[in-house]
Amino acid sequence: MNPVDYLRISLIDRCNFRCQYCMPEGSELDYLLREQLLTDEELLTLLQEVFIPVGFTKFRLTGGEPLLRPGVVDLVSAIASLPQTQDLSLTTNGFLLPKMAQDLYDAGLRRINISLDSLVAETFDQIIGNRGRSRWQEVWAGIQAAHRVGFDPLKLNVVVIPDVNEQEVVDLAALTIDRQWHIRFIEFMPIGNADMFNTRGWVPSEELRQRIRDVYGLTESKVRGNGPADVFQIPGAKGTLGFISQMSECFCDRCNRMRLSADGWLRPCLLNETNQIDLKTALRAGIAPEQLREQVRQLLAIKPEINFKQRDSGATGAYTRTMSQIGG
Ligand SMILES: Nc1nc2c(ncn2[C@@H]2O[C@H](COP(=O)(O)OP(=O)(O)OP(=O)(O)O)[C@@H](O)[C@H]2O)c(=O)[nH]1
Ligand SMILES: C[S@@+](CC[C@H](N)C(=O)[O-])C[C@H]1O[C@@H](n2cnc3c(N)ncnc32)[C@H](O)[C@@H]1O
Ligand code: SF4
Ligand code: SF4
Repeated sequence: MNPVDYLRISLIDRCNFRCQYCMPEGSELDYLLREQLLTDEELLTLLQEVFIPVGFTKFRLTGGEPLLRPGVVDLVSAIASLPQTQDLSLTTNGFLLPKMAQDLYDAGLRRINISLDSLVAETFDQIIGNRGRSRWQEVWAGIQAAHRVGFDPLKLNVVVIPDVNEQEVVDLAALTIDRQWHIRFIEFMPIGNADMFNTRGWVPSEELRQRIRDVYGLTESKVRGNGPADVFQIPGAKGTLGFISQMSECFCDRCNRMRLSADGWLRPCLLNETNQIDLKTALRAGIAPEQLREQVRQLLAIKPEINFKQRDSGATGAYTRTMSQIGG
């Protein structure tokens, strides 16, 4: 069985973007109130007294948009300085990076994944719901800032949407030729906007690989990630191409992760909502860390049974929490 040592931590459920596939404009979300969020202190207690003792050593901060969390730089610093933290990373839409990249790096963050669905400002703005103001330039500047500051690896996430940005896949892949960036193409999953999924669906990764192969050639990379991406490379390129193919392929047999929501629910699988544990309520009720550790250990033991197994039917499309609430 794969060791489960990677925790994705959602810091906040709010976001300054409204990506069509995640939290489309007009979708009525009930945001968490501030008192419902785990405080920094509670989060650090859970990490030190529950998650680290049961074997978690890799942490990813996500959201919503994690850079909107008040005090995020101090929180990064606190998690980075825990002696047991082997890997700390963050997934962001990049909008606030021009201002924050240096502080995050100085706080101890070394690895960052930034979402960039298009190289064309109009397409990008259409996908992220620009509310009358283009955001592409700021995000591009955020990527440059992250590069300049020294984040390595620097990964760019592209959710591929048929007829919207799929025609840009070869251009996006070409970014890796002379930059040491890692572009990952993600198959759209039906959490967040199931309606859009029904009408547009996803493009199988192998089809995207063939398009890139036809133009540049493609080899399977020697670099193996510790996540869901299958890694390839344009021959001679500095960076790599990752394919996250939840809909057409299946990587659940190598699943190494669980998720903690901003309000303290531990979720053993992204695509299966069963067996979640409310750690925040337990912590606030004064339940001893030893008991919480025992609950998490039990969940780890049954995780292989919970892991998503309906690959033939795809995801169910009926989820009570959206991607922005889970953290992806
Ligand atoms: N189905 C599924 N999708 C995942 C899982 N982990 C991440 N993803 C998806 O992969 C995409 C990119 O996620 P990131 O936040 O960049 O994290 P990652 O690819 O796991 O990160 P690395 O640690 O850098 O490999 C998002 O759309 C996630 O929803 C997973 O365990 N299962
Ligand atoms: C939920 S976001 C949170 C972090 C940050 N706001 C961002 O966009 O990078 C994490 C990742 O999930 C991806 N994502 C969101 N909704 C998705 C969906 N329905 N299918 C596949 N990926 C999705 C995003 O593109 C992003 O790479
Ligand atoms: S994908 Fe990220 S940036 Fe886009 S709406 Fe969801 S949380 Fe916000
Ligand atoms: S769908 Fe569930 S089991 Fe499969 S990789 Fe994602 S979190 Fe793990």
